Amino acid sequence: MNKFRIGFGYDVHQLKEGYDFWLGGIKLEHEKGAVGHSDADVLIHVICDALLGAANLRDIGHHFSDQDPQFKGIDSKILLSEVMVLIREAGFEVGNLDTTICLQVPKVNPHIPTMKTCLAEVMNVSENDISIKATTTEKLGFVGRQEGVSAYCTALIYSV
Ligand SMILES: Nc1ccn([C@@H]2O[C@H](COP(=O)(O)O)[C@@H](O)[C@H]2O)c(=O)n1
Ligand SMILES: C[C@@]1(CO)OP(=O)(O)OP(=O)(O)OC[C@H]1O
Repeated sequence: MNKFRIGFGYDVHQLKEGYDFWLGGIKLEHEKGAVGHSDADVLIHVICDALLGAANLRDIGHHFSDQDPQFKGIDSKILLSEVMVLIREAGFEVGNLDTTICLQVPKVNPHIPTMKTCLAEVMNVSENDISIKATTTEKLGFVGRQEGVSAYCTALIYSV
């Protein structure tokens, strides 16, 4: 019988002028970008954390330390593909992901189909198993002040 496990991920990155804005594996055109040790793709980071959590394999920073120069500026799609190797080595396959991006501006809805295509390819799963949603925080808090972007992810994995 398949064993089902769930995981959850949460992450925040600061938004600043002069940085690229990578989100869901694609680069958005915006006056601000996300700050991090890697390319700071908050959506990919929460997907990694939810998958690792589901498999009880610690978190993204445990595997790819933000103190390690080899990960400076790294494309988070590479980290996600390595997380998929860990998940599959542990004997699991992805059931589905449900994510929420918290971002005041810009609107991400027009980009969601492209993000899903990109992430499905990196993870080698069906686009139908990746849900991406977005919300503003109605101008409240650090997201509302456009100082940062956060994201949440729940993941279902099953033993194969
Ligand atoms: N960065 C964002 C934020 C929201 N959306 C979409 O707009 C809808 C309304 O936003 P609320 O904060 O009022 O819930 C939301 O449901 C998303 O569909 C977006 O595309 N990009
Ligand atoms: C992605 C990693 C890579 O060093 O760095 P950051 O881009 O700083 O991202 P964060 O989610 O703060 O930490 C996790 C790290 O693994």
